Amino acid sequence: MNTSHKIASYLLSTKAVKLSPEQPFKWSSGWNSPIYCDNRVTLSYPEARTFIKKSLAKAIKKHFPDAELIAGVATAGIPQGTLVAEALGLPFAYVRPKPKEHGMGNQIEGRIEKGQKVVVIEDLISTGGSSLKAVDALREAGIEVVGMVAIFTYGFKIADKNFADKNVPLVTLSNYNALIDEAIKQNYISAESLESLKKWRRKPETWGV
Ligand SMILES: O=P(O)(O)OC[C@H]1O[C@H](OP(=O)(O)OP(=O)(O)O)[C@H](O)[C@@H]1O
Ligand SMILES: O=C(O)c1cc(=O)[nH]c(=O)[nH]1
Repeated sequence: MNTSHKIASYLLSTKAVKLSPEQPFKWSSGWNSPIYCDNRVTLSYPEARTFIKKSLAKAIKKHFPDAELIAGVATAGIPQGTLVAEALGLPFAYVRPKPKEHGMGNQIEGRIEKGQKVVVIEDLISTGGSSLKAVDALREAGIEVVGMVAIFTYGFKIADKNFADKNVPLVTLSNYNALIDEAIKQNYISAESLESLKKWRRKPETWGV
C-alpha cells in the first residue's frame, strides 16, 4: 500500500474520520461540511503516530533537504511538528493564529533567526487559510519559508490557488481521494453517504448554507 492510502487507512481505523450530513460540522474557514477528519486522534495511536512522523520526516528530507527549522501551525501542527523535528534533529518553533495578548505577546514561539530556512508542518489543509497565515507571520519575521508538509489535504482548487498565490510549495502525505478509496474498500461509508459527499464536493463553499 502506498503512503497516501496507508495514512487514509490509519485515519479510518483510528476513527479520525466522522460523517454527519444531517448535522454538518463547521470548519475553520466557516464552511459547513458533512465530513470531519480529526488527524489529532492519530496521536493517541503509537503505530499510526510513528508512521505519520516517519512519513513527514521522509518528505522533508526528499523535498526540502535544506530545512534548518521546523515550524508547526497551532494547534494541530504543534505535536506533529515537534515529533518530526525530533526525528530530524532540527530546532522547532510554532506559530499562533495571532499574537498572544499577554506575556511576551509573541505570535511565533521558540527561538528563530532571521534568514533561517523553515519547513512548516500542518495537520490538514482545507482552504489553506490557517497555514498560509502562519507563513505570512514567519515571512514578516524574516524567516525563509522553503515549503510546507501537511498530513492530509481535501485537494480543493481554492487551496491550490492560495498556495500558488503565496508561492509556497506544498507536499501532502494523504488526500481526500485516497480516503474515499479506502473508505469504500473497508465498507466505512454507505452508498447514501457517498452520494451526499459527491454533492458536497461539487460546491463545498456553499453546501449546507
Ligand atoms: O485550511 P484551512 O481552511 O485553514 O483549515 C484547516 C485548519 O483547520 C484546522 O485547525 P483549527 O482551526 O480547527 O484549529 P486547531 O489546529 O487549533 O485544532 C486544521 O488543523 C487546520 O489548521
Ligand atoms: O477545515 C477545517 O477546519 C477542518 C476540516 C477537517 O476535516 N478537519 C479539521 O481538523 N479541520
